[in-house]
Amino acid sequence: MDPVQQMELGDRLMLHNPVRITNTACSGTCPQRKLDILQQVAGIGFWELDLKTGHVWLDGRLQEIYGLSPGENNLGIELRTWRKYVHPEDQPRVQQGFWRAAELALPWRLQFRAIRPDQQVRHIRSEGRLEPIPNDQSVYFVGFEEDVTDRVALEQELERQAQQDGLTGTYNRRKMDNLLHQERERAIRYRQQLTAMLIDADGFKAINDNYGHEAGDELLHDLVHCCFRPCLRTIDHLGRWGGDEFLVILPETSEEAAYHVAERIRDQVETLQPGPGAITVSIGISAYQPEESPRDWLRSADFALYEAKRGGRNRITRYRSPPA
Ligand SMILES: Nc1nc2c(ncn2[C@@H]2O[C@H](COP(=O)(O)OP(=O)(O)OP(=O)(O)O)[C@@H](O)[C@H]2O)c(=O)[nH]1
Repeated sequence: MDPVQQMELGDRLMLHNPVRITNTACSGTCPQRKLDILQQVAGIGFWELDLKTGHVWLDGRLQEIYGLSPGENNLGIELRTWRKYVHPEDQPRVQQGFWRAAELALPWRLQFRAIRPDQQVRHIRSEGRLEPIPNDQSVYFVGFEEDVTDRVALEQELERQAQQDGLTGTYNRRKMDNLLHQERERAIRYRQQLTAMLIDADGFKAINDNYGHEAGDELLHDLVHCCFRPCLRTIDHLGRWGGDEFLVILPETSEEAAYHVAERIRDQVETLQPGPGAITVSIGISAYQPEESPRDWLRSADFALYEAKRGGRNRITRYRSPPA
């Protein structure tokens, strides 16, 4: 665009723009207008808290984010009324963060969930700082807030995908590896029993060879959703360890209790009919032993699985350490 065209475009836009800026102290757009534009484009709203009276003011954008009707907060609300909008699980963190920032005159920076009057939960990023007003006895906390609900949802979805096996929807190997470490730490700390189970489909290669890879995929999916999941509690972790092998971590579970779960799974798999053939699974069980590393613990489960295969398949074997 040449300079003449640019000026013409500028003139045309000015004719359509009802806000004509005449402040001679400004070059082009005045600071207030720039601020308004910034606020609209970024979707942020401003708040102000009078620390002396405990009154909070939310601007129009924030009233919208909090689901208040327009003008509802024009006169300000009590700090404790605002707190009612904060999700109960986030309240201790918000309260602690707030008093810390106020007492130590630190910048306030926090993300929390707000529950709107219509019960919608919004994720809010809030930032602010103390702002003494000259010639005024009050001290204000002033800041802005942004509705980051969509961003949080996207991050959660990406995280879910990063830890999931695409075919079966179970956790992937990396996530299970983390869980092995986490659950081991927890079991040690709270002196709880913990058991791992490796489940491997028997003769799965033949299923692929005879009925095709797609049928094999479908079978893996059905094993998970029709046989494994229904036999597990919500606190158990199920993941695809590789190929046709699955790992289950059973927190707060003895070897004996895990054996019963394995029996239910094995029975359930026998009822599944993939095409004209039948499928079975072999299962190796290993109870976590104090001082054992996650690697050794899993190696024991793998050894038990190997024994189950060697013993003729379609069976469950518990790990027994070799006599010293
Ligand atoms: N359809 C399908 N097949 C897979 C997938 N991942 C691995 N496999 C196949 O699973 C089969 C596993 O074969 P093996 O390890 O020999 O095990 P098996 O035939 O079940 O034999 P046993 O375990 O000894 O009873 C291989 O043919 C792999 O190609 C997958 O995502 N989809």
